[in-house]
Amino acid sequence: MSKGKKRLTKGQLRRVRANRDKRLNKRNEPEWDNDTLGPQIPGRIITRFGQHADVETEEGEVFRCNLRRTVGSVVVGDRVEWRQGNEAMAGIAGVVEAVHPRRSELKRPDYYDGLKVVAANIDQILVVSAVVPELSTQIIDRYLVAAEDTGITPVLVLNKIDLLSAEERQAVDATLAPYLAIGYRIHLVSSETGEGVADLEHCLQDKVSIFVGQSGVGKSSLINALMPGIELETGEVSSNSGLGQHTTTTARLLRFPGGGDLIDSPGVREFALWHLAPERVTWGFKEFREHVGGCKFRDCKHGNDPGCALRAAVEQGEIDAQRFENYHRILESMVSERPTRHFADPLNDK
Ligand SMILES: Nc1nc2c(ncn2[C@@H]2O[C@H](COP(=O)(O)OP(=O)(O)OP(=O)(O)O)[C@@H](O)[C@H]2O)c(=O)[nH]1
Ligand SMILES: [Zn+2]
Repeated sequence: MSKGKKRLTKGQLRRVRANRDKRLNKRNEPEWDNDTLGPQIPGRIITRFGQHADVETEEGEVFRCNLRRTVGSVVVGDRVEWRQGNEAMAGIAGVVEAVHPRRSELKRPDYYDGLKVVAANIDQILVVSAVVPELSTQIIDRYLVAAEDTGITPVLVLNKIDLLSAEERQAVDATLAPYLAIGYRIHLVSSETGEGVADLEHCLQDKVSIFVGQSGVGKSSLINALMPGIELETGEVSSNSGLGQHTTTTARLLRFPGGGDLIDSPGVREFALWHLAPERVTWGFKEFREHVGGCKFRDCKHGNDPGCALRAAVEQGEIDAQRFENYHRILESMVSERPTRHFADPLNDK
């Protein structure tokens, strides 16, 4: 066990295990009589909580289902086959019988299982930053690395551009130029004035997206601008929003009226802080990949090592110096944060 990681007392561990067993056992009920179930229908999981899931049909109708013990992991975004009961049992309309193979998965560290899938079939990760008080490329790079690790396409969104002078706007464009050069899409937007929001709406069409980014960058404000009526809590609103526990802690899938879907939850939004192995960090700087094999030493740390192909590429202007600098800072911070930051408290983690 790594230094600094919180140890549980024996009593706490017993409680954690007992709760977990209780949750697993609940899967047994209610018992469906196969003869009374309708035919298999395709659907999509829009929320998953406890031993239940809300399944949306292609027609947009939502049915609360329980899960066959045999189906394994079922998460928001999953494509499933389910069957409807001829009468609702304890408010449950049917049962999920099979999960289709996933085209992508978002995982986070889990106390029991190492990595746990929290959402499936996401097409793009919108990395939201605010240009004010300051645009941090290190934070952007951190999210990009995490996104690259999942294989899901990241898109950069810079919010609050209404607060920029023309001069500052030029500086922001210059800061972002290296990202355009290596092929990332960038949206400059203001959820306040609506600038750039129509383009962003277009980018969301026909895709399943998640919004990630630090607190206060305006993710909720943007989602509210794109999804009128949803009224997610933003920084200025009191915490007494009337939203239930489920809605705030469980990931759910929502439809943008302009087309496309959003998977959202506080847990999903925090994903870049989850742990990554150092070699995955290197891989996550996608323009480094073609150079990495060229280092003189196989265990090159790409610092002051002789014959480092990455450093040579920086000197030749093929790799952006700021990205290279951020790379080293991210590696350092991940090593120093690893013991405690990336594991949720198992006693409070539902
Ligand atoms: N000027 C300006 N302010 C904005 C804009 N978008 C959001 N804000 C403000 O920024 C603050 C934070 O916005 P939120 O939408 O709560 O940010 P968030 O990223 O959802 O934050 P968390 O919920 O903590 O993750 C609020 O006071 C918003 O009013 C914008 O485009 N321009
Ligand atoms: Zn090297």
